[in-house]
Order: sequence, then structure tokens, then C-alpha cells
Amino acid sequence: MSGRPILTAAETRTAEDAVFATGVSVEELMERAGQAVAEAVWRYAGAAPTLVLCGPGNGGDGYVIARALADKGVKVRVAASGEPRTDAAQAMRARWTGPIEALAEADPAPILVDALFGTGLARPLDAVIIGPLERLAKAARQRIAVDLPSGIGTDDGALLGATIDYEMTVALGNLKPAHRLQPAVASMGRIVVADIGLNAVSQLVEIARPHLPAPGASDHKYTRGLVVVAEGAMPGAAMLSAMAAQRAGAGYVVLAGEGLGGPAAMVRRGDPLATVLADDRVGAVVIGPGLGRTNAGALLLDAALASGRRLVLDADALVLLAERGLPLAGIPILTPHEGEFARLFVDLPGTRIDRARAAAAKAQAVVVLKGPDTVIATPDGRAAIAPPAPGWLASAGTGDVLAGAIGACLARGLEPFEAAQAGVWLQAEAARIAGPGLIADDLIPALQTALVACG
Ligand SMILES: NC(=O)C1=CN([C@@H]2O[C@H](COP(=O)(O)OP(=O)(O)OC[C@H]3O[C@@H](n4cnc5c(N)ncnc54)[C@H](O)[C@@H]3O)[C@@H](O)[C@H]2O)[C@@H](O)CC1
Ligand SMILES: Nc1ncnc2c1ncn2[C@@H]1O[C@H](COP(=O)(O)OP(=O)(O)O)[C@@H](O)[C@H]1O
Ligand SMILES: [K+]
Repeated sequence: MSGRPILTAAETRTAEDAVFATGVSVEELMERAGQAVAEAVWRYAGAAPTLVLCGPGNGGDGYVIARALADKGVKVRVAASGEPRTDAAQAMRARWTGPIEALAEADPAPILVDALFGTGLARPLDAVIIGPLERLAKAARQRIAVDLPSGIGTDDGALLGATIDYEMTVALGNLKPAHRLQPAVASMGRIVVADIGLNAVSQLVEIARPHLPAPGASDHKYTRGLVVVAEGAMPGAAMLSAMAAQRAGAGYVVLAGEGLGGPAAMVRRGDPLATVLADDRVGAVVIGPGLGRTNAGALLLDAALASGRRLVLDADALVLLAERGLPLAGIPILTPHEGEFARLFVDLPGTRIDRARAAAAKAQAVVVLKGPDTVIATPDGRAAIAPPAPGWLASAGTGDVLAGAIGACLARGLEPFEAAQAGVWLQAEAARIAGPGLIADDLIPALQTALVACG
């Protein structure tokens, strides 16, 4: 279930260099990129009159896009912010036979294609660029970014300064971190990847739909996974985790505690947690949601950490962990939101991906850094980013549901990194199924529907 590779600006250049080393010329790769983008623009916007904006850097893509669209019969105009600097880009400019307008004076068109800047930009757009860009974008019906919107950081997804919003972004060759990180991704609209023949491999991938096949004839409830959820001060949160584990496919879920209610299929155990966890069939333990931060919670956490079982540590367990030492034994899964992350891993520098990786190395854990752009990292440097999920997930208890879903995937035998990705995918899909106005409880039946796609 490995997802699409995500490459930084430097890694993308290395992948391009590998293509050049096979004898492909810079012009040929530029031609491929321009043709692929033109195809995507054509499919999206059809024959509507189009204005292509070309930049001053290495990019000759814009001129190829304009020529390819004109070949399809589209009424295309070109506006440029300056002379392209490289030979290849100048060659592409020479092959555009139409006029080239100055960016500052260009008239708008219904479709705006922004090929001003590629992955090399590292500072805010100059006023002579952003002014006309904003004017032309406002007057256009639809805006399309080539590779990345102008004015965002390729590797960290930051807005370098003023930017505009796009309906579609055509990524060249492969996804870059900004195509998945906030706030950049929110401005990109629909993101499509144009294949230009790069053999992109990366330690960073996009979270993809997991393969979670239906139980076979040799399965029984224990082989499907036994999950124990530890109950603490707030039983509702543990209940959400436990029911999520049930609906995410666990064969057996034990709620360890004395609380009341829940489905008839939920097994209750009031014995000491250490006793419950002594069972070798326990495939995953979820602890933290509603645990409380008192001594009673700390004792339960001690029992979980001492059990040697595969752990999902969330919420209050993370708060309690901040008062103890890292690293942890046995590569548990930690699921902090930004608040919990900041408390547990003080002052880590870099992008969200860098921070998740450093935290994973420090804790010797798989770290799921939650948010609108959830990043998962392992101690050995692998990482994954989730595609955008419904904002309706920003609702109390949805993290508890995620912890339970990850527990189910861990208990069925997935490796921690895969289990974490599968849980995040299932939670996001459940949110799409549950729809606007969802509350955490609604995700639970929706998880069952989400499983249908994973067979
Ligand atoms: N049905 C229930 O019983 C529920 C119980 N819950 C439980 O309630 C207990 C305590 O919840 P708290 O409200 O204290 O903990 P929170 O996780 O809400 O907050 C902890 C701290 O982190 C901050 N924070 C939260 N999200 C952040 C973000 N995205 N970026 C930056 N900072 C952020 C908060 O402001 C707070 O200071 C936990 O055990 C939790 O599991 C919740 O899970 C909700 C549902
Ligand atoms: N704006 C957002 N868009 C998409 N997903 C979000 C957004 N905000 C939060 N989420 C997701 O919602 C869940 C919230 O979990 P958490 O912060 O632990 O809340 P709780 O403790 O109340 O369950 C996480 O899975 C997070 O990734
Ligand atoms: K661009």
C-alpha cells in the first residue's frame, strides 16, 4: 500500500538529473512537462481563452504550454515578467510564434495559467509580480498553477508573502511537500500530477488507501486482532477509541475498566490492567484518551509501558510521558496534536516533516503529528503525509477515534508505520462518509463503510 512519492525541491532536481543522464535533453524534459500541463489544462478548461504567465527563471514550460494549447485550437496569449535565463527556456520562447505581452500591462483572460516560478523560489514575490498576478487572477474565471503556486515554499508549505488561490495545480513529475502541507495546499485547489517520466523514489510518501482484506477461512476473532483500550477518568473518550477499534476491523476489543454502557459486543474487564495485558493474544493497547493526568492515570500508563505489548499512546498518556524520559522501548505509536507535540518535543526546528522525523528519532516511536496536514514519521527516517481531510474532523473526540482505528490496524498485524497510515486513512474516509456537521460518534459506523474500499 505504498503511496505516491513526495520529493523536496533538491530531490526533484536529482530525479531530473537522473533522466538527463540517460540522454534526455533539458529541452526534451521541458517539452514533456509543457505538453503534460497543456493536456491537463485542456481537460479542465477546454477551449476557453487562456493567458499563460511565463517567469524569468529556468522555466520555459509556460511557452510550451501556450504552444501546445494553441495547437489544440485554444485562443492563447502569453505574458512574461522578463527574459528567461537558461538556453533551454530561451529556445522554448523562440518556438512560441505569438506575441509576448509585458506582465504589468497584460489583459486578463477567463483561464489564467501561472507558470511564473518553479520550485526554486525562496522569497516573497516582488511587488512588480504580485500586483499584476492579483489583478489578472481576480479577472479570471479559473486559475491554474504550474507545478506550485507562485510565492510558496516548496519544502515547507509556507506562504512566503502574498499569494492567490487556484482552482487547480498541476504538479510536475511528482508531488512536493507543499502539495500536502498547510497552509500552501489550501490555496492549490485540485492537485494533479503530470507524469514526465521521472523515476521518483523517496523516504516520504503520501498516505494511500490501505489493503485490509476481509477475514479468510483460517481467521478467527483473535487472529483478526485483540485490542485493549485502557479506561480512565473520562470513560467517553475510551469508549470512542474502543468502538472505533471494533468498527475498524478488530476481532476482539476489551475495554479495561469499570465504566458502564457500550455495545453488547464490547468486553469489559475490571481486573488490574497488568493482568489484562498479560494475555499473549493482546495485539495492541490504546491508552491515553480520557486517561486523566493524575497518579491513577500514571499507574495505568506504567502498566501499559511495562507490558511489552504494541502500544498506541494518545492524549493524556502523552502529557504524562512529557514528565518521563524518552526514548521509549519497542517502537510504540504516539499520536500528538500540535499542543501535545510541543509539550513532549520542545523546540524542534524545521518543517512539519523535519519535526515529526526528529521526534520519532528522539522517542524511538512512530509519531503521528495530527492536524489538517497529518505527518507520520518513523525513527529510521521514513515519513508519510495525509491528503487533505475534511475540516469537520476538528471536533472533540475524533482523535480518540483515530487512536482506536490505529489500534485495530496494529492488532491485525500491520507494522506500526503501516498501521498508523491505515488508521489515518480510515479516519479521513469515515469523515468524508459522515459528512458536514459530524461528531466523533458518527465516525464509528462510517469506519465500517470505509473498510469496504480496502478489501
Ligand atoms: N467524550 C469524551 O469524554 C472526550 C474526552 N476527551 C479527553 O479529554 C481529556 C483532556 O482534554 P484537554 O481538553 O485537556 O486536552 P486537549 O488535547 O484538548 O488540549 C491539550 C492542550 O493542547 C492544546 N491544543 C489542543 N489542540 C491543539 C492544536 N491543534 N494546536 C495547538 N495546541 C492545541 C490545548 O489548548 C491544551 O492546552 C483527554 O483525556 C481527552 O482524551 C477528548 O478526547 C474529547 C472527547
Ligand atoms: N482542520 C482540520 N482538517 C482536517 N483534519 C483535522 C483538522 N483539525 C484537526 N483534524 C484532525 O482531527 C483529529 C483531532 O484529534 P485531537 O486533536 O486529538 O482531538 P480530540 O482529543 O478531541 O480527539 C486529528 O485526527 C486531526 O488530524
Ligand atoms: K508555478
